[in-house]
Amino acid sequence: MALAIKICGVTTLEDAWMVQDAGADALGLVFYKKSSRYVAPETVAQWAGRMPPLLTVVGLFVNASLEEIRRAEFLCGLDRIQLHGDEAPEFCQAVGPRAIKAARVAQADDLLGLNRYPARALLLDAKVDGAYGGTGHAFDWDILRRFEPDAPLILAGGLNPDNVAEAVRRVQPHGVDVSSGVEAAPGRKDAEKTRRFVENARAAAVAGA
Ligand SMILES: O=C(O)c1ccccc1N[C@@H]1O[C@H](COP(=O)(O)O)[C@@H](O)[C@H]1O
Repeated sequence: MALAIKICGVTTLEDAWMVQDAGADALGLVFYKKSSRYVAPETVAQWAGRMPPLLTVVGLFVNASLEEIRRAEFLCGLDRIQLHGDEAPEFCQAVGPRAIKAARVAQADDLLGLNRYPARALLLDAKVDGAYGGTGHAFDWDILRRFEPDAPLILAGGLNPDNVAEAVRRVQPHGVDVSSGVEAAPGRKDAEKTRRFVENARAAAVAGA
């Protein structure tokens, strides 16, 4: 199966096109106001009709209300909803078939109960005290050895152009997701790092196929 690659934390239309040019499959828009990568739904709405046409657009939310999510979906035409907070399985169900549930993990116990989420995919990020995600920290991938997710697994947390190949080889995820590791500055993506990330991830996936 081909590897799906998501570049998260895009805040400009220019970076959205750069992500497509680099060969990624999806971009993430962070609708969490406390993030340095926050972009307002109203800003994205102004890009309407000028977005790369075939990229999957993922809206990232942290403990947002269903109303907030529906509003952003309406304004921005989101293809997926990434729930990156403390949302319950029932909330994931209410969001519907576009929901990706993100979980923060540090040890094997953090994986318990994740199969209760009726999610399109499970995204695993590193657990770091005081932050919901996007920290640039990786977790110990070995704790996934005995994990059998019911939904496709997307690996995230501290990935970058230099470690993504090893991550793909060891975890064999359905997809990978990166934010900090391909940034030039908070909220701005680096074209060269993004291109290398995609190239190295795809090469590892092809070699392991
Ligand atoms: O990117 C953010 O600012 C962010 C804020 C709150 C929750 C999640 C966030 N990003 C997601 O975090 C992971 C890992 O990011 P990184 O590569 O370690 O920086 C990724 O899934 C982003 O989608």
